[in-house]
Amino acid sequence: MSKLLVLDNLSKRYNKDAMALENISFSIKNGEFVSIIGPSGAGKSTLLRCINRMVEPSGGRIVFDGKDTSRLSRGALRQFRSKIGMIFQHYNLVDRLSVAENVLHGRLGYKSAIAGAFGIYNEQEKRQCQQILQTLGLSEQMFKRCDQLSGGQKQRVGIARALIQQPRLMLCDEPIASLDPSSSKVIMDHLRNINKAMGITVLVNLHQVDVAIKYSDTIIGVNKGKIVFNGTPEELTTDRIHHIYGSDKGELIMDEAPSFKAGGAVVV
Ligand SMILES: Nc1ncnc2c1ncn2[C@@H]1O[C@H](COP(=O)(O)OP(=O)(O)OP(=O)(O)O)[C@@H](O)[C@H]1O
Repeated sequence: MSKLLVLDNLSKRYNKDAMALENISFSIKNGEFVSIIGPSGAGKSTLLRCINRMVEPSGGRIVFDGKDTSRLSRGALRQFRSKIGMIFQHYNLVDRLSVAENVLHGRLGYKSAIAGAFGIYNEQEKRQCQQILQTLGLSEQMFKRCDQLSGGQKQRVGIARALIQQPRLMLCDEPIASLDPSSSKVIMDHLRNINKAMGITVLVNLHQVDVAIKYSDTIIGVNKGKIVFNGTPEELTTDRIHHIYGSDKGELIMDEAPSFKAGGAVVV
């Protein structure tokens, strides 16, 4: 499999504080499902946000689909961003707008400022919106305002908005941290389907080790801004989990429903 994303010695320092990320290097293959785990403040969100340049890295290189993203012109940067969908813990939807309007916002990266400002979408985009909402089980909610939806439904709208971009890569920043176990499973199953059936590469930040074990091809462990593990779920032994989370075993709270438990998952 070819590499979709390569991070080479990536670093990030906010202000004069300690390094949020230090010499991060790894690569992700096309079609891979990768989870990033680590304690609170380890740098997981910063890492994800550096990849699409929502946060500007302080050093190192990010190569996406063979192109060094630090060298992109403004136009090329916009095109690059449109190929990366992102979903967030708190969904980042416009609550007073309808589900369909929120989903269509995912097309803004492909539009002129004027077409975007007037909300002008073509028939193909509207059909696509309908199809994606159907795939995510949201057809009936299409014209509802987003503030009338449950958390799980809101996250599915977030996924739909990312999918309509026709992304190569989905970045998911704690997508299930605000959801109950059954909604969390629905979201993770959709992400798996997006990965396996649609072939979209998925990179997800997770707090739940057992969820990472169940869904990922590869798991990356981060502690204090550094990579301390990069391997398969099978290679993630109890000792290695403790190494990722440091001595603070209180971080290892596994509070998912039994349906999430993978065979042999470690519960501390
Ligand atoms: N905008 C910012 N300005 C200054 N420091 C920041 C900013 N964002 C994050 N940090 C710091 O960078 C470090 C990494 O934070 P980050 O949010 O990336 O960690 P995280 O692993 O995602 O944590 P959590 O799991 O709690 O969300 C922390 O020390 C944090 O305080």
